[in-house]
Amino acid sequence: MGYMKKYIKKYWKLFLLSISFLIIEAIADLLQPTIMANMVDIGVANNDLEYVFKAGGYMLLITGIGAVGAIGRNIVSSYTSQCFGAQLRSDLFKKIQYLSAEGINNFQTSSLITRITYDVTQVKDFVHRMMRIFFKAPVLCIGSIIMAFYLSPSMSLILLLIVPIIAVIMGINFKIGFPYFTRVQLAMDKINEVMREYLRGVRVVKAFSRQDFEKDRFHRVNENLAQVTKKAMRVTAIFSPAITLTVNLGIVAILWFGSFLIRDGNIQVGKVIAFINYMTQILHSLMIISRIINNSVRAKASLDRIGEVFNYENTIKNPLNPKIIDSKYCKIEFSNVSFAYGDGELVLKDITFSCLPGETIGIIGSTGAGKSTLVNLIPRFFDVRSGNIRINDIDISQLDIKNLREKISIVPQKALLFTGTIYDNIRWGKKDATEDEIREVAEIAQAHSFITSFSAGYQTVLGQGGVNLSGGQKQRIAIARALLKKAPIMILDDSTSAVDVGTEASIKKGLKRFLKDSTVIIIAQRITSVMDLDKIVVLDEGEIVGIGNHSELLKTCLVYRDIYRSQLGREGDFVERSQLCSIR
Ligand SMILES: Nc1ncnc2c1ncn2[C@@H]1O[C@H](COP(=O)(O)OP(=O)(O)OP(=O)(O)O)[C@@H](O)[C@H]1O
Repeated sequence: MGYMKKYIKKYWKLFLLSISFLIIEAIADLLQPTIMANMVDIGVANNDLEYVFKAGGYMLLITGIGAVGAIGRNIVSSYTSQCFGAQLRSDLFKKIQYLSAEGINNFQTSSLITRITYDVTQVKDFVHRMMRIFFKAPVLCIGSIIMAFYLSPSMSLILLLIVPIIAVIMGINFKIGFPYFTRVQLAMDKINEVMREYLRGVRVVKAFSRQDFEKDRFHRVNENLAQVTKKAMRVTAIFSPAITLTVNLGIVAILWFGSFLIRDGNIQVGKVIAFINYMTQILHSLMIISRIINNSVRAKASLDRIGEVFNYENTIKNPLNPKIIDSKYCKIEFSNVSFAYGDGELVLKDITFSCLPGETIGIIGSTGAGKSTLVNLIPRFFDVRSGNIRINDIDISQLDIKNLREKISIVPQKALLFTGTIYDNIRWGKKDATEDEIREVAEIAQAHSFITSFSAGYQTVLGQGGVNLSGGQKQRIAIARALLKKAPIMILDDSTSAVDVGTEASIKKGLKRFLKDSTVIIIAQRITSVMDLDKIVVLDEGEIVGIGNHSELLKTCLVYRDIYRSQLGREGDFVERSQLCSIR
């Protein structure tokens, strides 16, 4: 919870202002029963109307002051908690942005969403309530005890018995409740996860008519959330009535004991009424305190979960004295690189190859061979386990991460588009790009013609994730965006898989011209996507089993020959190298 220091430092003055308003309000509440007791015992008992009016006037004045306190406390507490909530959310978002891919893997996307929405709201609401009522409760409780002692020290002995019993009940409540509310949050994560997966795969679910399966899956996690919430509520539900019962027993004891005192002339009726008023205020504030404890249990669980993200140490860090690449030519060298995700088995083993500026290199292999993993190591989304990757002879772990990533443009396997116009989606690659630049890259990516066929052209608005485009169209816009960056290293991760062979060849031809000095890596499943490249790396189960050009590999690499035969088969007889659009 150390991360809260920052917010305490920023908001403590407003917090104190709100608490000051709240104390004014509490003092007004505390004075009322004593004034009323005097009104009864002095004014009413002696038929002194003047005293009754005077005391009534005081009561009105104090109520007015209390109302001013309440208004002030409402305004300040709402303002402060909203500012605090917005800042906490924004800081958490920033932290999530800088989480390494490994960090995102560890937390899971759905859990991060719950933390930035539900958990932040819990904490913000807790702070709001704390300023609105939570602080008032202890002030009222302690104030009422003091006033009660002032009215009748002998009757106050009953309080000395009641208050510790209630303190113990509340302590047990906190201890038992905390683990239950942590479980509620975990169940909430599961709901988010299932919902996200369903919404992402809604078409697949419909195509396979798996609605019932998904309904069951949702029902299970929903039921689990309901169960754990019920359990948490059940456990904590015992405590509030237990406190009420204890306080009510105290009130009965006061009435009983008070009646003896009145009979013996040791106390007046007004004072007993005021004492019961204070007792009721104590009950009310203890009820609020028990609610505070329930709330604080949830808020603490949320605070801890937010804290886990803030405290997560990225394993991928900038070096102490980072080096910078300032050349527009980048030579990439992999030397004996091995890699595994987490504690899993090695998915890349002893990878050694290089790629020179101006060279285009293809990576091919069966699914799960490790192709995407291999290119994800270049921008340091993950760090190598052993071996090293060098760019222009500098180990990438020595490079400034921002500078390194600026040198790389990547088109991921799944084209990622944002809600907004096509123009904005392409311009995302370079925010100060001109219209001509955007049109040029769209032409190279073979996107210009289909964009202009839309009535709104480049201003066509895309739905979430580009739902109103075909798979191939999305890929071409993603390629245009990556081209706009004109980075020295360009990585295309199977990003033309939904584009036909002819269009793909035109894209590669334009790309080679546009990025003539760049080092280009093309991952592909289709052999036709790479067979005309300068160099092809063949991956199989995380190992390089062949490097060379198409004809060399056909002679030397069994895996490559198998891929060639299985994909082109008979067509291989007539798909000649000369027929494919050469990009050299
Ligand atoms: N984020 C991840 N966490 C854990 N394991 C992963 C992760 N991503 C990939 N893997 C595993 O690493 C191995 C290589 O995966 P990778 O995605 O690199 O293969 P690929 O050759 O690109 O496959 P494809 O052609 O199907 O995209 C697979 O066994 C996969 O299960």
